[in-house]
Amino acid sequence: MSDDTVLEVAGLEVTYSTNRGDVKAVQDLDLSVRRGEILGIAGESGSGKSTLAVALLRLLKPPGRVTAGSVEFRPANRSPVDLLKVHGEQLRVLRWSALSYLPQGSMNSLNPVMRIQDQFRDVILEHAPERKEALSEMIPRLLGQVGLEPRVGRMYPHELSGGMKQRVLMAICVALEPDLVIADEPTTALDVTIQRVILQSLADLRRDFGVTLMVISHDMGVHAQLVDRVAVMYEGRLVEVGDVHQVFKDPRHDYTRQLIDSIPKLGRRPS
Ligand SMILES: Nc1ncnc2c1ncn2[C@@H]1O[C@H](COP(=O)(O)OP(=O)(O)OP(=O)(O)O)[C@@H](O)[C@H]1O
Repeated sequence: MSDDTVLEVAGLEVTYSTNRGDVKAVQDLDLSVRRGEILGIAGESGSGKSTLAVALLRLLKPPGRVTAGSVEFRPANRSPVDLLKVHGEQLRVLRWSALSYLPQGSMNSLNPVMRIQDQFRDVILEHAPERKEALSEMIPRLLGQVGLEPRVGRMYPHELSGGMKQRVLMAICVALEPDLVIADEPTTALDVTIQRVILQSLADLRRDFGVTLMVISHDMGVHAQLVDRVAVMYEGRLVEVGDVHQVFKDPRHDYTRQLIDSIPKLGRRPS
């Protein structure tokens, strides 16, 4: 695996055991994520995108389990690890500081009775206690990175719009400069104007800070506007991976073509 690969997934299979039998939500999946890129994961609802994300993050819950494969993770200043084999303290150390997650519907995951700055403080002190002295400089800077004013730090979640909450969470996700951020449907449930702001903030985070992002979305318009490469999932398998312009211009799989045809014309990326 080359140095500029941050994550290499090989032969991943995830199975849900149900009373109607086993469902393979992810099958035979190979994928690599390059350092500094924005990689999109596309596919309609039920194609296995969220299952892939939680399996990579080791947040898969029963009845789901990984039944085959390996996930080699190469953080910049640490030894490579197979994410499927790390446990306990080693996994805790990787969370946030090397690998962070913006879950689907994450706007509701802010603590309603805590000021925003205290939510930053909790994450930063838990994972990087040596940064305690730097907090008063870090929090306004992180808010600024996603286009929010310093005063947002003193506010409570109910004082913020959905889009602002999403930006706060993005800032918390990148606070400890992780090697990889996995964002699941970061714009779903936001109105179109706010969606554009969130996509721009994600693009800015990559441009200004070199964040590597894996962005899961059922919406091909999001991929068209944001990502460098797109991987298309269908019934648990990857059917196509490639440069986003190339995939939009000349999709190799009929399913990809259908996904592209389903987006409004305005959302398309000019070729
Ligand atoms: N807890 C579960 N028990 C059984 N089957 C599940 C469970 N969670 C997901 N699945 C199945 O796994 C498959 C993939 O689901 P998954 O949620 O990963 O897809 P998705 O592409 O992320 O869709 P969405 O965008 O709607 O979340 C589906 O067939 C789904 O029914």
